[in-house]
Amino acid sequence: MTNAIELTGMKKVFGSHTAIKDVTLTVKKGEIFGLLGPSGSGKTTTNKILTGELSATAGDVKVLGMDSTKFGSAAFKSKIGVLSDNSTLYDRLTVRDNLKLFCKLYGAPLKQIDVILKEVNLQDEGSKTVSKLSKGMKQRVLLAKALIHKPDLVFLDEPTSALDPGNMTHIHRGLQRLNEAGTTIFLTTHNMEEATELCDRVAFLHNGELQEIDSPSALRYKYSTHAFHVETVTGEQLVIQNKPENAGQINELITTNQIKFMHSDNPSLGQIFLKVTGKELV
Ligand SMILES: Nc1ncnc2c1ncn2[C@@H]1O[C@H](COP(=O)(O)OP(=O)(O)OP(=O)(O)O)[C@@H](O)[C@H]1O
Repeated sequence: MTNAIELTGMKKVFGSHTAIKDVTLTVKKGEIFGLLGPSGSGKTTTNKILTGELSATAGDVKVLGMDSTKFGSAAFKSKIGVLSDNSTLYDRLTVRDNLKLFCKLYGAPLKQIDVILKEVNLQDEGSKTVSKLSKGMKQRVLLAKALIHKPDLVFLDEPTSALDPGNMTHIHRGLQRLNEAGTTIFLTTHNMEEATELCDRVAFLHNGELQEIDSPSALRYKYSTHAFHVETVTGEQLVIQNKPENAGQINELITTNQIKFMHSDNPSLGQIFLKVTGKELV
């Protein structure tokens, strides 16, 4: 099995509202895959279908080679980790006691607790009661809970939304290490910088439909105008296409010291999303 997730024609209807229209998607084992979309686009619904919390109205859904009838099984649950808006902790217990319970639930060794607390930058907070933690700390305990049993595939719904920049960077490094060790990561986010930095491939979800699927770099290249933007020392603004016939003009600007600033057109994923869907990614 080389694919972690295989979706064919996945659809989800809530009453008269179709939240997911017709999603066909493959996530390879070992990928960090980002599902990007604004609020209400269907990210959480997709996550819930893939983790067995909701069932699809139509289509084929396969996760780790199992179809959705197996999503309630212990075998499935032991192989996936989930951080979602429904993830909870025992507020009156300490961080460590919470993680002990999840170790028991998943049959993970207790020595994993110290390893995972370090990964989420909570090595000094293990004896704190969860109710006394900040929002960002709670989010990191939830992440530790999702990862404690070393799952093959983790679903992370907005994993860093409550984190300060320092902890966000720490978690990003941790997720990259986890991925290098073989874990597939399915990330839903509307944080474009996060997606650009972490994801091997991203998909744009808009009104329950996928619009683009590719690597951040390929998408940025596809939607680039392939031009250099130059501001000269005299304040002139030039736009020069990246073409062999313009090499002489660029060379002349460089050799005569006329360039104050020069950058290539390199659209962000947020700008591309706006171009593709006409909607801001917020
Ligand atoms: N249980 C439900 N009953 C009815 N409608 C729902 C239900 N869950 C989600 N929806 C609708 O489905 C659409 C997609 O919602 P979803 O929560 O998947 O979006 P999202 O992309 O995760 O948004 P956000 O970033 O705000 O969490 C929305 O229009 C939402 O109102």
